[in-house]
Amino acid sequence: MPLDRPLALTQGDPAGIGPDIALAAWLKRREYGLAPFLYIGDPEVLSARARLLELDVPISETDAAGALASFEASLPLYPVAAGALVAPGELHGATAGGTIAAIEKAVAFALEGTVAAVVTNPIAKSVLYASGFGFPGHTEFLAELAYRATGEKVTPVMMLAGPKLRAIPVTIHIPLKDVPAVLTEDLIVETCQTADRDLRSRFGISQPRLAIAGLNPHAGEDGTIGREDAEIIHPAITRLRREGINAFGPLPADTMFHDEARSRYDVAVCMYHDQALIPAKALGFDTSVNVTLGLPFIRTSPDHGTAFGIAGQGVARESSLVEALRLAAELAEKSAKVTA
Ligand SMILES: NC(=O)C1=CN([C@@H]2O[C@H](COP(=O)(O)OP(=O)(O)OC[C@H]3O[C@@H](n4cnc5c(N)ncnc54)[C@H](O)[C@@H]3O)[C@@H](O)[C@H]2O)C=CC1
Ligand SMILES: NCC(=O)COP(=O)(O)O
Repeated sequence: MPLDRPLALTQGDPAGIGPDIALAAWLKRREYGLAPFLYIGDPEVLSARARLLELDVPISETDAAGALASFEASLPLYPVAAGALVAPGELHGATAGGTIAAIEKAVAFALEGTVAAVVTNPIAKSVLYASGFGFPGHTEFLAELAYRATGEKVTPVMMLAGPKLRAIPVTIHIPLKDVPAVLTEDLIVETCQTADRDLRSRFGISQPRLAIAGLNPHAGEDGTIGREDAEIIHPAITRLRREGINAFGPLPADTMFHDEARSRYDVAVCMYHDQALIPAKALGFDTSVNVTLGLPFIRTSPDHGTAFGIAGQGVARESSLVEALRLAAELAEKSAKVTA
């Protein structure tokens, strides 16, 4: 059943590849069978990028209601000023406010129900941090926006989802040296509870199997190579199992991503960013999608970043964005069926 509302697609950093891949996705919308999306960003940025790339893309300024009707003939855009017309690859602090405003607008549309899901293009975290942005990334910012609107706190969970692997980092954008202190039994339990709930309700997996990675080499080798595996991760798994969640481990991380090991679980729950994102991107850089679990709306994103070095050159692949748009539409269709 086709969606009765468009997806919202944010611009991301205007100097990154967000505009390139949005244009490419729209041009191949029929080939990819894409659901209509409403681009939320600066019309000047998008049309300048189209000219640079010599792409013939008509852009129509509209809102969510107008996007469904115009998507076939033109790329629908809800205008949010970027703050500066920057050249591709040229990071600029003046764009931070516009990048954040586009995300806020997409979330507002999702929460009021005028769009079916939010798909975000990549942001440059350092540019936003320098402007005073107080969140590590979209994941935590989206949870804060949801909290401001609903009054309900959520622990947002990042999940990389691809055809070969789903992987969750329990701790996300923090320095590696801080991981052991931030990693608590409660954080692991809350992350897995959210994952279990959303894998059932949004992804339709009736009995999710959660493989929990250890933190240290060989999952601590009986406490001889680090104690977090035995003292934090193991008790968290015991609590989860008592609640009926099919969590098991802690598993040595080096042997849990090969083909046979992956067939034994639905999601790998990892202890830090690179433990999850290295296998996810190695197994499917072009096909994996970043999904935020735990939010009161659907949010997906390509798995890659701003790729400043190739912005505006016509070589950025749109494949991960296409998968993010497809997954957002699929999850929205499923949730429409559940609520119908
Ligand atoms: N969802 C988000 O907002 C994300 C944002 N970032 C941000 O992106 C910025 C750059 O991060 P990097 O670590 O350099 O990762 P990156 O993903 O931007 O680039 C890594 C490498 O992959 C290539 N690449 C990335 N996407 C590509 C595509 N679609 N087609 C062809 N080649 C592609 C790049 O050219 C580069 O060689 C950082 O500021 C980071 O914070 C990174 C990941 C996700
Ligand atoms: N490395 C993943 C990433 O940077 C995406 O983070 P977020 O902006 O989706 O929170």
